[in-house]
Amino acid sequence: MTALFTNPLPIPVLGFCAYSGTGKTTLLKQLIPLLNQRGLRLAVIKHAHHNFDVDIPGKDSFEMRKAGAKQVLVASNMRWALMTEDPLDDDPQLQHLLRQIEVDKVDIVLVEGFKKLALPKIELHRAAHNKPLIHIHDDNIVAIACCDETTVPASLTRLDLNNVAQIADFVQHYQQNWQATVINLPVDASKAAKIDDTANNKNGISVSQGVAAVLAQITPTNHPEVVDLIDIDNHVLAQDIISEINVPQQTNSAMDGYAFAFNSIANAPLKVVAEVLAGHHYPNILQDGEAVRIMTGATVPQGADTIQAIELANEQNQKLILLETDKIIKGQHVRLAGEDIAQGQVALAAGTRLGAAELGLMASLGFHRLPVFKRPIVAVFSTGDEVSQPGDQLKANCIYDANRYTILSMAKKLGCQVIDLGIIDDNEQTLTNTLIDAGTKADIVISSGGVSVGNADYIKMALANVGNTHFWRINMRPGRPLAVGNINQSLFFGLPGNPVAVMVAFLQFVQPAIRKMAGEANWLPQFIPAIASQPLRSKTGRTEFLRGIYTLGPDGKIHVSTTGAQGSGMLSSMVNANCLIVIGDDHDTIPTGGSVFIQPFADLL
Ligand SMILES: Nc1nc2c(c(=O)[nH]1)N[C@H]1C(S)=C(S)[C@@H](COP(=O)(O)OP(=O)(O)OC[C@H]3O[C@@H](n4cnc5c(N)ncnc54)[C@H](O)[C@@H]3O)O[C@H]1N2
Ligand code: MOO
Repeated sequence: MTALFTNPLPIPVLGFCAYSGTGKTTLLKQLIPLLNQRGLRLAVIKHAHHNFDVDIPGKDSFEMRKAGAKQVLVASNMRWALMTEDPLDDDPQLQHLLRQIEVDKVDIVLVEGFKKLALPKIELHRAAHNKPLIHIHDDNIVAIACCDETTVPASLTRLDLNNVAQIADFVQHYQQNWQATVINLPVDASKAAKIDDTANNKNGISVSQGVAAVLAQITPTNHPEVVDLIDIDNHVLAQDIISEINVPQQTNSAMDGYAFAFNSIANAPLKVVAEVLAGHHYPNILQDGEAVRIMTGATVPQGADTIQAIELANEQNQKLILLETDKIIKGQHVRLAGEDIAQGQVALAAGTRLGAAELGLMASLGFHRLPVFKRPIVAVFSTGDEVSQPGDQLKANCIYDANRYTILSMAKKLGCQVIDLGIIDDNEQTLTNTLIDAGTKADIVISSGGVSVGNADYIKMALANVGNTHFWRINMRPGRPLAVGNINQSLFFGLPGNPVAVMVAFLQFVQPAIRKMAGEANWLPQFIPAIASQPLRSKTGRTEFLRGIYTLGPDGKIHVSTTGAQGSGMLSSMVNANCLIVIGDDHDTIPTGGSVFIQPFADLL
């Protein structure tokens, strides 16, 4: 039995497990220098079963800790160490320990111990020791390093326990090919293929498994087109854009004021020899003791290197007195040519989504049209006898269609071209025709409602007529039922009917699908750590998405509370929220002050 584990880091974590005496530490001691030689920066986490100490009695740090400091951080120019007294009844939490790793300093974390956790591991096995194989009960083993006598199943990589270079090859390959697609809710692509409807119906699947399975079905677009800058609206750039000019083109002033050579301050008063307006230049070289009156954006004359703002200068009869000269810094208020973007530099990389800032930058470089990827086309419809068109009279026992509007709006925000298919009558033939038609027009077809387990309605029959659709039970709340399938070349999503479930499921599953399909590079959902301002209810084994309001506390940290009632039909809870509070499936209820992740709505909704 393995315990749930989610890698909270954007770098791979690889465990080494074995019965004691197999030689884990010996192997790691040989492996680490070899991997270092290959340029891999490593962190190692080692589980110790006893009351270890890393400090030396008599040293100041040791004495301060023994005197009662809960944390002692000792640092030199070579290294630093943080020692924390954290007595626990149970084993330390690997996730908590991993969060202490500085991920910008290392490429992979090797873990020794924690063998019961469901993290990817290399098993070390010596047949001569007569110990059972761990992989039999642990499907997180990715390779077995062993001797000739051990039998290894074909599905696992066999490594020679005595061939450290071969094990280093495996670790290096693992690191190079590992992909973190979701922070905190990692997409475990290896599990994507394992979802089958029987297992899924019994136990459900995790959010990360679902995302991995969805992403595995998507090939990024390779259809570029050239679009005028003015018509670009959240498109994704199809090629690197290289600047043909320096931005700014000339060294210019950031202030209305006076330009002069820093070295002439001693020769004050300076003589004002000209005025330079934006779009103009002073044709001569400024001499020692001279200054020009200069406006913001005007080219700084040759010979000048410093600007003083007009407020800190007095000019009379072309004589310039500079005030507060002791505060003038050489080069102040001068914007250097090319300081924003230098000629020949990649100004924007392919795969960048083009928002306001990116469009402004492209315009500042003189581009008036850009190669972008064709936008994904998303078709949306609603079904359900009770679902009525807003604007019509609301019939008894009915509700207005909210989902089509939230889905269309979220798809538009992601730069998609949308097709509104309206509310489709609950009848097998009409729905089948709609699906076939939508499949020819759209890259992604989305419906809402009619996907829960007990439902025997027409959408399921219609889907069976047109393609292969899987009905998943995702271990999340809200948004448990989800249908994913294909209609010809199109991807189909059947989102649950409850309006909040629709939005949450869209954000977790449809959004990454659209972004991948649209050709967006380096996209990761933004999960930001925050502090719970109140106890938050959840359950291990299920990911909870609560509607939250985050604020910046006086301590400079982000604090989050819920919007109140969390019914999955209550759209007002989404309106009042500015984020989703995400409590991963490895957590139970979070106490006040506990740490959670939030997914800010920011530009998503
Ligand atoms: N016996 C079970 N019942 C339910 C389960 C379950 O596992 N076993 N799951 C529940 C969960 S969780 C959800 S979510 C819903 C999802 O059901 P469906 O996807 O089949 O959706 P419907 O039943 O069609 O509708 C649910 C709810 O949403 C309203 N709705 C539907 N379409 C719209 C729309 N376009 N705009 C606004 N509101 C809409 C609909 O009226 C219902 O109130 O199933 C639970 N039941
Ligand atoms: O998907 Mo449902 O109730 O979890 O809203």
